[in-house]
Amino acid sequence: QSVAILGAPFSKGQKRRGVEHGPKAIRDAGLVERLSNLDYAVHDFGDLTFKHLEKDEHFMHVPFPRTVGRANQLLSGAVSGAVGAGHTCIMLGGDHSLAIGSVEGHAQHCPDLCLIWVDAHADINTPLTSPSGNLHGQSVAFLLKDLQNKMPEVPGFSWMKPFLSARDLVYIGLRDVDPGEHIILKTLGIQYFSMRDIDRMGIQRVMEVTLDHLLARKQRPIHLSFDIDAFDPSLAPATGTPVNGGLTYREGIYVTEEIHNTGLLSVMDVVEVNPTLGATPEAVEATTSLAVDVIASALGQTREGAHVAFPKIP
Ligand SMILES: N[C@@H](CC/C=C/[B-](O)(O)O)C(=O)O
Ligand SMILES: [Mn+2]
Ligand SMILES: [Mn+2]
Ligand SMILES: [Mn+2]
Repeated sequence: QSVAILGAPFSKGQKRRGVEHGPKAIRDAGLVERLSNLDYAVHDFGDLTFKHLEKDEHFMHVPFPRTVGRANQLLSGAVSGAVGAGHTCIMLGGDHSLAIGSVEGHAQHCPDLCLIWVDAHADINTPLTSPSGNLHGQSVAFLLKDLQNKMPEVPGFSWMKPFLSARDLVYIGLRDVDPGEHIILKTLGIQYFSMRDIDRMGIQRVMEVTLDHLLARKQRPIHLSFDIDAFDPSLAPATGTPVNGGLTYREGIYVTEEIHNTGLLSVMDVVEVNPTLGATPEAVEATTSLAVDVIASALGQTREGAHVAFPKIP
């Protein structure tokens, strides 16, 4: 089993500086060693280099549309290459606008992929519904075929076209959804599990229903887009849009253990780690080591332990 690590030091999908330092911070928390210990052949492709386009005025109230679009076009090619080379791909953000390129690049090889979006936020605003204009809150709207009659032509995104069906997407962890997003979730009938649903059902049942919804008809590659702000801010404080009442450590790890156990994980994004937003070095370290933990868990690290098959107790 081989895993490719792709760093995407990018921040223009939102306004707070520092999230571009996420990839280095997650690496510094020991990602490569942890994955090597899981018997993966680790191919660290390093960090992509993103150009900041000089002339890039707003589209409506959306900042940096061309810069974000170009970054995602570059990322799409890199993810497509990694998946095409047979690697399981770990994309380190950077802000969540990067999921546009990551999922699009993945779909080039796996058009039947399904998407599990773990996040406090739905990231499904269109430019017309977005309260902030920030593209990290609009990523899913760029991916969905079902929303195309609601999406304007945003400069910088003419290289892609939407390919995902609403039924191939499940949200876990929602607790800060804008009115425009709520209309879209309900109108398209998107399957989501808010933090209230997790409180009611428990994370085991949420994962059972999620994986049944996505895989019962047929097994297919999973794209896991994990926003670190899905976790409670007490666990992941170094992030740009923290929201109280998030996933516990155990819930987040259970989510990734269950996804690993399908054997179908193909690409995982880990985004919105902003090492400049931790109040203390310990807060930053807690956030980055949590990111490493969920990646390791998604790739097979188990809480119960593991061993290679011995014929008998040594
Ligand atoms: N819904 C808000 C917040 C967006 C949050 C984006 B994040 O989930 O990628 O952190 C917006 O659209 O501005
Ligand atoms: Mn602005
Ligand atoms: Mn997000
Ligand atoms: Mn979020």
